[in-house]
Amino acid sequence: MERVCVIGAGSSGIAACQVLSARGIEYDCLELGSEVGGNWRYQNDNGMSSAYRSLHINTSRQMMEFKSYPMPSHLPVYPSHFQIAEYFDDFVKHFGFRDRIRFRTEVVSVTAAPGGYTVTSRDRDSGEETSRVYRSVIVANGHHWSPRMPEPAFPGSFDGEEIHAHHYKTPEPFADKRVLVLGIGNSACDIAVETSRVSKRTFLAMRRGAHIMPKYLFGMPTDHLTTSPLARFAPKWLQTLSMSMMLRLSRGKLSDYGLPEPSHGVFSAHPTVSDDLLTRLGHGDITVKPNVRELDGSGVVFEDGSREDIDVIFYCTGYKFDFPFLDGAEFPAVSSEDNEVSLYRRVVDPDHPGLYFVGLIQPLGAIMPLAEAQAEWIADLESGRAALPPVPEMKAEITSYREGLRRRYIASKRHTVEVDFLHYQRELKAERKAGAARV
Ligand SMILES: NC(=O)C1=CN([C@@H]2O[C@H](COP(=O)(O)OP(=O)(O)OC[C@H]3O[C@@H](n4cnc5c(N)ncnc54)[C@H](OP(=O)(O)O)[C@@H]3O)[C@@H](O)[C@H]2O)C=CC1
Repeated sequence: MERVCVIGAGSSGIAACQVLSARGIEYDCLELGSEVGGNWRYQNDNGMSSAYRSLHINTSRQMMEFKSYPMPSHLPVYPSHFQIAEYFDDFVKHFGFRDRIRFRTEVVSVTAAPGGYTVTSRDRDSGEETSRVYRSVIVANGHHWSPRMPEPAFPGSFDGEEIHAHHYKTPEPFADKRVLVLGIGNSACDIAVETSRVSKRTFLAMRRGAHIMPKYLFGMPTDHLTTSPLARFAPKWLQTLSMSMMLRLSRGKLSDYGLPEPSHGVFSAHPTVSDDLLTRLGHGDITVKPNVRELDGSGVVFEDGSREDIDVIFYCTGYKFDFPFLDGAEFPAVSSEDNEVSLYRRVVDPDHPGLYFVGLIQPLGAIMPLAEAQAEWIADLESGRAALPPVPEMKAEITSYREGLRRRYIASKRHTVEVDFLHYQRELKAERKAGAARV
């Protein structure tokens, strides 16, 4: 019973496997699909990838690469999902732990057991169930795969097709259709841009405005600016002011493109990154609408009272955090319907020693190197190099993190696990140091 179980072999799961391997900690990794890569494996046969055919990451290669294995320099600054999946394959091959991953294995339950956790899994091919007790469990099953539809549902009924962004793959099936895309996150912008090239009309409806960030500013990948020395040392208000000014200088006012001006600051919402949206709006190929008021048979009525005939609605309304193998009553820390999470430093469930979550964060930046840093801390804890603070202290940290979120971000189910890339890296480093001093 000295092993750790890693659930999922997506980007966070393989980051954890690599660190455990390097630190000599025995583990098994269980993966539902036939390949590594999770969300970044297009048409992943685990059914959990939300990648569409044209997807490119919206953080730069230098921001997303694992620190232990830089991305090859021949890759573009913003690689495609094909290139990212290949990079993950190479990562696993390079560190030689593919044989530690049990593919096509579904975790059906994790329950507390004396000294650890019983993990029950099912072989997808034989249907055979196996239970094994592990000392610790690292959950890395991703948080962008379980579709969240509008809540409450819009009144009325709709005769056309309703599709969540998770299921969108290519624009061709929507040629000559009247398409409505709902939301103003990254999925909504990408899907509206794509469908607008083939559709009869594309409408983009949103309940609030968003700051649209370009992929490049002044010839530099935008996230190189957000990790620049200014971002490292300047207070948040100064970063906000300078980014707002740079956006204003480079692309003018959003209302000039027909978008609502956001009423929140530029770092008060998860960034929406799109180079194409403003151009498509300028071409008149996307029409902006306010939120949906009601579904109306062959069309939709919007909050401004206008009505449009619509054939297809894309709900780009985000994702639910979903751990189908954890019973909500036993693990309330991650079982809120509203994506609220109660984890010490976004990783540790204070009430369940040895239960960790990797990659359950939404950075201004990329998850991968942060998942790697989280795994290093977990490895410290597992190898006895570091210890956790007392439970009340962990709970106080969770409360203060939540208060910080409430102060900074607009209230939305998409803003419950936000972290600043640099700040969170520093936080984990400090925690590892403090943890070592507690031993
Ligand atoms: N190229 C890339 O790297 C891509 C990355 N992503 C990432 O995937 C994650 C998920 O993105 P995405 O799928 O866009 O989801 P998000 O959760 O980021 O965005 C959801 C959008 O839907 C809106 N919304 C939710 N409920 C309603 C409702 N009832 N009525 C109207 N609007 C509603 C939200 O508004 P509100 O803010 O008001 O809640 C928000 O605009 C993000 O981390 C994103 O960055 C996604 C696509 C591409």
